[in-house]
Amino acid sequence: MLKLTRYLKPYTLSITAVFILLFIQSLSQLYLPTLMSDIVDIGIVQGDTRYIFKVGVVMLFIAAGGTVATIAASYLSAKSATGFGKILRNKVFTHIESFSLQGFNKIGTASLITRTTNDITQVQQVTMLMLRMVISAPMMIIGGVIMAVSKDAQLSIIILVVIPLLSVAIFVIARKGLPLFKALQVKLDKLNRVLRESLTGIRVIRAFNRSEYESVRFNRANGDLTGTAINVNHIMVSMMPVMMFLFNLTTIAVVWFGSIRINNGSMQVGDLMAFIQYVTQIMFSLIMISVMFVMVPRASASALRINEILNMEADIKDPQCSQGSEGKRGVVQFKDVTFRYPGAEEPVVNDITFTTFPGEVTAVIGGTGSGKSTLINLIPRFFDVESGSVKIDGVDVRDMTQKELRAKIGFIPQEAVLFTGTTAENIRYGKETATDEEVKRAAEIAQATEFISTMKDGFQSLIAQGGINISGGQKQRISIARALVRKPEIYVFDDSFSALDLKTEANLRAALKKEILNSTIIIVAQRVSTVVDADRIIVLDQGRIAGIGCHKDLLEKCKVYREIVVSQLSEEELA
Ligand SMILES: Nc1ncnc2c1ncn2[C@@H]1O[C@H](COP(=O)(O)OP(=O)(O)OP(=O)(O)O)[C@@H](O)[C@H]1O
Repeated sequence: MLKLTRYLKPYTLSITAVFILLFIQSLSQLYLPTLMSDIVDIGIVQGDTRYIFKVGVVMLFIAAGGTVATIAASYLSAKSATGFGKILRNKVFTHIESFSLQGFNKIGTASLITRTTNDITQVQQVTMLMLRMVISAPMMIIGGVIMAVSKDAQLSIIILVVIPLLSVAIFVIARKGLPLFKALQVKLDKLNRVLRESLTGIRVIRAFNRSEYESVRFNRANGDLTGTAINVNHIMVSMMPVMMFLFNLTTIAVVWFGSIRINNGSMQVGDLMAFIQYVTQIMFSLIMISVMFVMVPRASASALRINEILNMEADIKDPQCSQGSEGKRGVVQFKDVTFRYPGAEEPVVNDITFTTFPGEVTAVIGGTGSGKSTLINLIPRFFDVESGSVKIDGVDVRDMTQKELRAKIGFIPQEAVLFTGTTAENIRYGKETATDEEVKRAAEIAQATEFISTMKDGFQSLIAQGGINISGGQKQRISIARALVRKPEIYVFDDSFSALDLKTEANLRAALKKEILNSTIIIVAQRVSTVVDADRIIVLDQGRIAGIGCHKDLLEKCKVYREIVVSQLSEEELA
């Protein structure tokens, strides 16, 4: 957790002020019992009303000063801790954004969400508590002991007996709590994962009548989390009676032995009253420390999880010095490219070499799982090649910044992802500065104008979260328009036409051909009809190129291609 304190730097001034204010507050609290004992021993015993009044007024001022200091310290510590939480959330979020897709897979979306929200809240709460306790608790304990000893050294032996007892109790409780707190966060992750899956997969769950199964799964995760939380609370609640028992025992011992000493004439009544207050302050501070000991393990478990993210090195890094290819046209060149997913025994794409030029359409076809999506994911550098190179205009994609590289590409993913907002906003996601005209034009080419115009508010119609209020094909067309509005050098369509009917697809391809004259187009497809007109067709078979050429050539020479064609087209169409 200490590692994270570097993010408290912007609040150094506030924190220093908190420490000074708490110092003042502790001094005032330590001084008040002594003044009170003076009132009793001098003012009351000697019947000196003027003295009582004088010291009473001083007490009033000191108490008021202490209160003001406490309020100001609370305000500043809350402000610093909340600001710290904000900085942490920002850092974690920006760091996550730099992860490659592999980084996401490693930690998992649900855990990333828990870490950015709940874990940071835990750390934030403990930081606030610590800011308040780190100065005042030790000061109250040490100062309290000194003051108590100054009142009566012999009676102070009681405190020396109690402090180790309390410390042992706190240690035992913290030791039992830490593993449970760690487990609690992991179980929270699991609950979030189950909940996320149940919510996003709601249609499948209903269609397959699996609601009950999902309920059981959720209840299991929920019960598991609750069980651990109850165990943690058992430990926490057992702490309070132990503390209170020790506290009451100490007070009884002080009163018992104190009254004997008063009887002997070795102690005054006021001193005993002050002594009891000092003991109370010491015990209270120890209890606060014990609460901290309970909260710190949970926060340190959370801090570990946050640090795990912050320490994760982005495996896709920008080069020190970019060789960006300004003003070039978008020639994409794969040379002997091989790639395997981490932990996989076999490469998913193997020894791929081809070049595609502006104005050309290159289609990639192959059976499911043949590596088509993986291959094109290497162009925007979602993954880095294992060997070989992917170049754009002669520059290796690893030698340009990711921002420069991705600005050249209009990527249309296999699964259309839309964001909450209007249709126009979703299209403008591709180019923030796009004019209304450009947005409309992109929608026209993407064959989206027709259905957008039937929507209640046209381009201003709202798209719900995840685009659930429009059809799959409509989502896909908006996602295509989003890429078109950028007017990039390279278009990458990852099986983006599969949700469209054949007529819309044909219209779309015709429009693309007419409108996008100078860009490089790479299309991954399952349907032969999508690729027939392509200038170059790459046939993938188990990650290797089984054939490369135009439709006619491949039909003659490539067995795999012929099999795909035969499985899709009728004999007449083939002829
Ligand atoms: N993130 C991943 N981690 C590990 N293996 C993966 C990952 N993504 C894909 N694979 C594996 O890589 C292989 C190729 O997957 P890819 O998605 O590239 O195929 P595809 O040809 O696009 O298939 P489809 O046409 O069904 O979309 C598959 O065997 C798949 O199991």
